Amino acid sequence: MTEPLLTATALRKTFGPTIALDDAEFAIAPGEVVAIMGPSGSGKSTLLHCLAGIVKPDAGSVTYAGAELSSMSDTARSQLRRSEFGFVFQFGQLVPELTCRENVALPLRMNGWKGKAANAKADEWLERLGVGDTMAKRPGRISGGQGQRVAVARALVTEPKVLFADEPTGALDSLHGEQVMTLLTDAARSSRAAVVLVTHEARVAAYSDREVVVRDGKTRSMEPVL
Ligand SMILES: Nc1ncnc2c1ncn2[C@@H]1O[C@H](COP(=O)(O)OP(=O)(O)OP(=O)(O)O)[C@@H](O)[C@H]1O
Repeated sequence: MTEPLLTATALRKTFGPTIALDDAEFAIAPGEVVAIMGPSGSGKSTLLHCLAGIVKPDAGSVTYAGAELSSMSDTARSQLRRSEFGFVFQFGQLVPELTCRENVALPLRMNGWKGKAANAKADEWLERLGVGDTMAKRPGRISGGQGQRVAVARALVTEPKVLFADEPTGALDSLHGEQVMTLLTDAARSSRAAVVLVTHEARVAAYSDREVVVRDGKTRSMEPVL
């Protein structure tokens, strides 16, 4: 049995009268790709946000590498997110005023890298994801599929331990969606990053090792939990 890297127990989160999470459970090991599935409004994104320390649960706990997220200071939690976590969302995540190279270099700059080294690393990741030709372009001048590859490069450039992906192919057609999923999971697996993948599409979830279904804020594991 592999030791989990990130775990959530008995998570509860309400928004006014809405119960978004109700006793939700989750665990992921290093290098594992887990799909969180379920109908619209079932609590998938809220679970991802709690796991990433973006949303604070009303009750329950999230533990990363043995440390409880809610007992950390805001600064320590932000620092953890910047250094250990990467994020890919459906769209609107690239900074339109920056070139693709600058977008990918941004998380490195925030971690204290110097411009030249950060740009070189960004170029390396853009090449790796097959979008080296976008380096000097702004996001408005590239296609949706290219933009999503740039976003994956930006999420992985810091070599995070956990990659959070919320409907990462939601805005793409099936061919481009499959290309992005292949690149995302291959890159994550080769660096042993765990991937928390929110999707409502079975063909996207097919890229995972294991599925967790969320219904009315409750989680159900499709296979034995770690
Ligand atoms: N910031 C918020 N304020 C109020 N209600 C919220 C907020 N975030 C989520 N909710 C509600 O909590 C419930 C769960 O939402 P969540 O976004 O986690 O579901 P989801 O499964 O990711 O849905 P979808 O697949 O449509 O994105 C929904 O009823 C939603 O309306």
